[in-house]
Amino acid sequence: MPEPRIVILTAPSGAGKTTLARRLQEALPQLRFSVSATTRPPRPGERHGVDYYFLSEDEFRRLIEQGELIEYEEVYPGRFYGTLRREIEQASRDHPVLLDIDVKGALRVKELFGDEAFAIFVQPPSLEALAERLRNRGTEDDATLRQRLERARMELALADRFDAVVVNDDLERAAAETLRLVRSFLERP
Ligand SMILES: Nc1ncnc2c1ncn2[C@@H]1O[C@H](COP(=O)(O)OP(=O)(O)OP(=O)(O)O)[C@@H](O)[C@H]1O
Ligand SMILES: Nc1nc2c(ncn2[C@@H]2O[C@H](COP(=O)(O)O)[C@@H](O)[C@H]2O)c(=O)[nH]1
Repeated sequence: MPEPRIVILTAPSGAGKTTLARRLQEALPQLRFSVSATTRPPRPGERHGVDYYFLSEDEFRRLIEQGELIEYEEVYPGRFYGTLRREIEQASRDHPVLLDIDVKGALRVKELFGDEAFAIFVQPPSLEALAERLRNRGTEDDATLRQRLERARMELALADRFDAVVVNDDLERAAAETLRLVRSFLERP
């Protein structure tokens, strides 16, 4: 694979990865978003092949068996998410790839790619703010909201394992800091 460049945004659910990923893609159109596979059902407006590849559990397990996923996690009970090998194979100096994945997946990609990957942990201002953002987003029922907040405690404890931490309090400030970090990674020789 020719000199891959991989940018990873990782965080607990609701911290603002997707929001910051969109800002990054607007500012750096050469970044290609890596579309993950998942067994969770699509939310209103989400499109197969754009937001995720929405698969049955059997289809997902087949990808695992065929070695098509470079990492995968059962992020929530019965909800699998994984990074497709073919999405990463597009990564090069000219077309870096952007991943929006959970903390365990991000640690695995760092293990695999070392300094060719740059992982930013997006930190919410507090657990309370995280809960409020998830509630306001309106995508979770009470049970999945609880699961996401429970997992967030474990995820927040891993923040210092990543290359950089961006606190997503004020969105404009956080977006500018993320862009500065990513530009400087992409400019490295
Ligand atoms: N700085 C911010 N201040 C207030 N609200 C924000 C901020 N950043 C993002 N949000 C809002 O918080 C919600 C969660 O953001 P987003 O969907 O980007 O999080 P995420 O980390 O991608 O979550 P998931 O992992 O579940 O996909 C969204 O409704 C978004 O508009
Ligand atoms: N390990 C992986 N985690 C992934 C991947 N794609 C997304 N995710 C993470 O899952 C949670 C929940 O996402 P949601 O869309 O259901 O809110 C979030 O932290 C995502 O970043 C992946 O390929 N591998």
